[in-house]
Amino acid sequence: MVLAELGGSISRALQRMNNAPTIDEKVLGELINEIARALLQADVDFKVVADMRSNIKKIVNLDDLAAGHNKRKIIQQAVFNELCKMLDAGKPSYTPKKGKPSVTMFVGLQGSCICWVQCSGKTTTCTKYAHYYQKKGWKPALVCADTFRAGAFDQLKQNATKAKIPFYGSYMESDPVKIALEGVERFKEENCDLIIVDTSGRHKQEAALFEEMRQVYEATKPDLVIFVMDSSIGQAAFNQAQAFKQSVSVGAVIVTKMDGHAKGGGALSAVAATKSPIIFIGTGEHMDEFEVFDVKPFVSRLLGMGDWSGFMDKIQDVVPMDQQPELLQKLSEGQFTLRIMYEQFQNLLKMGPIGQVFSMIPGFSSELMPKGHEKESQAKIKRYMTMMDSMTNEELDSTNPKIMTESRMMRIARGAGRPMIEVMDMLDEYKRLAKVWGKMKGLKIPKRGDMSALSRNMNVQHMSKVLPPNMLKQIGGMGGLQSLMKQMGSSKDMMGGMFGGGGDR
Ligand SMILES: Nc1nc2c(ncn2[C@@H]2O[C@H](COP(=O)(O)OP(=O)(O)OP(=O)(O)O)[C@@H](O)[C@H]2O)c(=O)[nH]1
Repeated sequence: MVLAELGGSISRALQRMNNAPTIDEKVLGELINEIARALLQADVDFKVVADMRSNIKKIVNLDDLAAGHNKRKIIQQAVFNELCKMLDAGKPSYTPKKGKPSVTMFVGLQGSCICWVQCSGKTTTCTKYAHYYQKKGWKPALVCADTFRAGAFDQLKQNATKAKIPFYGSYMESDPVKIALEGVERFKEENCDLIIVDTSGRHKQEAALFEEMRQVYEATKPDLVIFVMDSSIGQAAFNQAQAFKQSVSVGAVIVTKMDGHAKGGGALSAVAATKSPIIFIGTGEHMDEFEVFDVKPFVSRLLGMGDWSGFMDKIQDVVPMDQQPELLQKLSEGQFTLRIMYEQFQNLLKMGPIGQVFSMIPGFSSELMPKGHEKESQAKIKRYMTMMDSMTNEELDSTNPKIMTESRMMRIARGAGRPMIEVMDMLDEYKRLAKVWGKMKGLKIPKRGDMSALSRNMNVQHMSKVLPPNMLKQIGGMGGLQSLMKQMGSSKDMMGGMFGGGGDR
């Protein structure tokens, strides 16, 4: 989970405030101090923290609040809004359009002194960016114009080949402008609609680096310039982002290594202060550990309130269209079978890192899914699927729990090469999920493809029956669920998103 330490500290401080018998100046003061401490520990600039403190005190003027006001809710909302304000750098003025050829230039400033050069992660991030859009139907291509760093082309080539993305570079040519131009021309001829140019991140002198960047910029006339920075530099990101903002007109920022560094909060707030829009964050080495940076869902996940829209977006990416109507039909008849569980496990594994997905589900906060457990959860799901591969169709499609006799379980254990106890664990997990999803029985199923009708039926009552009680409690009961669904807004077709139907993202 990104910024787990910061998020955990703030949500625990809010929890303590919620548990206080009365809300007075002392309780409010303690809350603000704890949040300020957590932000300073995350390397957020002192002045930004001071502004946040005074803003919250201004908004939550306890004396003015008439009796009966839900002070807890007002304070929680004020903290949420101030965190969003701190991290919101606005939206980039340019986003690629599918089918319309565009050039995106990646730059990074690792500084001239080789001793403190950080690997910003730019070369890896170029491929993550291409891969993200490829999954959404774009035709990306990668051009390696980094002729300074030995091995840059090999690395880009390796990443691009793994992601099945066309690439262009040269071992012979040392002029980055020439390579960039040739690559862009070639991929325009091949009708690629997202041409990504990776430039040198390092140089002996910073002036040479800037000059090279300017020449490549003039030659390729990019529609967007993306500045990649490593979150570990914390609030020092301000100067770099400021310099970048002043040197290019159409810019955006990607902050990498948000998974590994406690100073990520400082980096994000520093970039936001320069009003350079942050569009993605890197959250690991894996190609899929790359997330759109949307402030509200990000802060919502930071505080353990989840991010349904991001989760639905993920589901929409992976639940095949042809699976939905049949799946919905079965769920509406209360038929949650082992085969359905198997198919949903397959989809879940396609969504990318489990932690990333779970952190989007309300209640699945970082404490419930610490970093180490993600790999373990992933491995457990794969073991469950191996056991289900040893089941007969009758066993997979039956909803009669009595069908699973001891001899069948022994056969499955032998077939999967797993101990009997694990088969029993898997069946217990199935029964738990069947109980949760069984509550969707009676849902009115829209005609094929019209998922928006479903989300109109899926009101708070339905959702509260589907969510496990502890999760419902974590998001603040029915009230919390109500405000969470309001956050989704009517344009977010929640259940439609879950089953790949309507709604916009
Ligand atoms: N944990 C983590 N590692 C990352 C992330 N992004 C990149 N990396 C790793 O950081 C290391 C350096 O990444 P590169 O892409 O090689 O960075 P670089 O090429 O040195 O950067 P430039 O020289 O500016 O091109 C690699 O091992 C990447 O896998 C991230 O978000 N999280």
